Amino acid sequence: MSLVCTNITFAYNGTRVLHQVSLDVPKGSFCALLGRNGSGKTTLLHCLCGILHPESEEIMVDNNPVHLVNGTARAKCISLVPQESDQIFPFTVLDLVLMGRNPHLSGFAMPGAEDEKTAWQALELLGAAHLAKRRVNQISGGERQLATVARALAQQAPVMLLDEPTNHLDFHNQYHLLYQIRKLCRDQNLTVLASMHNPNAVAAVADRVVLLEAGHAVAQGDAESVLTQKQLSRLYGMPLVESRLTGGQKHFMPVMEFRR
Ligand SMILES: Nc1ncnc2c1ncn2[C@@H]1O[C@H](COP(=O)(O)OP(=O)(O)OP(=O)(O)O)[C@@H](O)[C@H]1O
Repeated sequence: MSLVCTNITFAYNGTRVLHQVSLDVPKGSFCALLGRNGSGKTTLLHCLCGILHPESEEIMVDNNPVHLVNGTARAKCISLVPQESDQIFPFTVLDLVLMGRNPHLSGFAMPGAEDEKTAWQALELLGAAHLAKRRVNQISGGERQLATVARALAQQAPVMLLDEPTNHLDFHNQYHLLYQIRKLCRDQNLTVLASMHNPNAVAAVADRVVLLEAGHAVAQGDAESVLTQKQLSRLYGMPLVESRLTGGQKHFMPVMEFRR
């Protein structure tokens, strides 16, 4: 399902941090959201999934107005991987991932065998099944990140929002996670909007890119045309060089003199 939002405006205590942000993520595409610290990426993702309530908004998932619904109905359409783990109780990893199934359970029903199967599949996809019986307060930051992503996968919403999903992950797991998510876009039409900080990882996986500058969406479109030396140098306020790797993928490096 596609994700389209129009004119999202949001203020914290009267200070506007999002200014009429509109974006369009086609069904089955991986869209990266890039911007400097404090540019409004998390705020935008929280507006889209209903944690925050903008002054004005129109959010459509496959032409359905999800800004008019909250709670379970919204969670069936949109999942979120938060920037930091939001879990403070010592659940097992499997219990945490099973929480992703809550929107699909009626009343006080407990997860059943099918829910367990879905949770295990999510963990296996991320190479994290070995963590299932461990407690979330007794595993590493990266392991907890994998569990949090698995919970969102188990939610099986057609649109997934990820807030810096590679936080805490080692080099292998960063790319394994991103490639698995991109594969879900291709194979299962998952629609993804992910805030990311590394333009080279974005170049490796994203179909589309949105650049956010001080709460304004200043550029968006297909990754090839938006990810350019000129745009990124302006966004990050530093000189960059752009090159191509053997496979044709773009690669960016800062031009900086570091003191040794
Ligand atoms: N709870 C809050 N109350 C007041 N201001 C906030 C709050 N949360 C964020 N802000 C401010 O809103 C702006 C956008 O913050 P946001 O967290 O959305 O940025 P971000 O792009 O996700 O940043 P980062 O890359 O550092 O995670 C910033 O100026 C930030 O200081």
